Amino acid sequence: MIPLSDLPAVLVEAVGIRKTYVSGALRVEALTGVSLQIWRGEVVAIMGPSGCGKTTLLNCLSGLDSITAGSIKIAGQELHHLSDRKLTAFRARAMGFIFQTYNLLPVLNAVENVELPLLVSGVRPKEARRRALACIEQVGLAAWAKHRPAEMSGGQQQRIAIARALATQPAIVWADEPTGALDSQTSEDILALMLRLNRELGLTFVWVTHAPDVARHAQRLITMRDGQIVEDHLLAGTQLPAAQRAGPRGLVE
Ligand SMILES: Nc1ncnc2c1ncn2[C@@H]1O[C@H](COP(=O)(O)OP(=O)(O)OP(=O)(O)O)[C@@H](O)[C@H]1O
Repeated sequence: MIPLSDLPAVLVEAVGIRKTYVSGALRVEALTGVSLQIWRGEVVAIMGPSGCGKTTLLNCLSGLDSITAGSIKIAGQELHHLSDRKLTAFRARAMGFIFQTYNLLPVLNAVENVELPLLVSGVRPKEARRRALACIEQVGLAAWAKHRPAEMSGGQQQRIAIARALATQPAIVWADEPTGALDSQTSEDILALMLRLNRELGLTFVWVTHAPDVARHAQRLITMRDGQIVEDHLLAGTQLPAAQRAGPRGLVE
């Protein structure tokens, strides 16, 4: 994987994205022209009322879903020009995913869950195990490496899911309602963990959330309505990530 410091300053560049779902005679214009840039090292929250297109935007930006029009570049790579096989490989290598319901495989223990994306990316089993254990340590659950998800609390499962998202040293981590299933204290702990990983590793996070209490921890808040971005601003007290301060070509402007 490209070292984080070698990634372009503008990590996500989306221009004029439209997404129309068609089923039978029904057409839903879920995204009606979204353009945005996300900078290396940012923590971005996307909020907005139910049905405004937050999850659709996340799924399109991360290549999980196709787009009807527009263009999306991640770390300089035009996503929707890739074949399905190359897109899957690119997503596995360059992106981490965190879901509301953790999405751990129940038959695998914690370390097996975390090493899975590494094995899929072609890392040798011994190295995959070493890196998976290091990631589990990073989220403070070394003692739980051999436990299965059913033996863990929701907060512990989400920590393991975060370790899994980190394992491939991705350029960006997408999180859809990452604390939606957790009580407020556990939710704060999970947010603090992601913010620490942002500070210490320079990891870029994008959170989709309903909750103002989650969004206020981000550095930047994007608000959507009816398939569009209606507001996009830095939150009070935010220091711009170094990449953004330095400008798109890495030069101080
Ligand atoms: N697979 C699909 N087929 C048809 N319509 C869809 C599909 N997925 C989403 N939609 C529609 O697209 C619009 C945007 O949905 P989306 O899930 O992105 O909104 P959201 O802001 O994430 O909502 P919520 O906060 O309730 O999760 C909605 O009108 C939804 O019904």
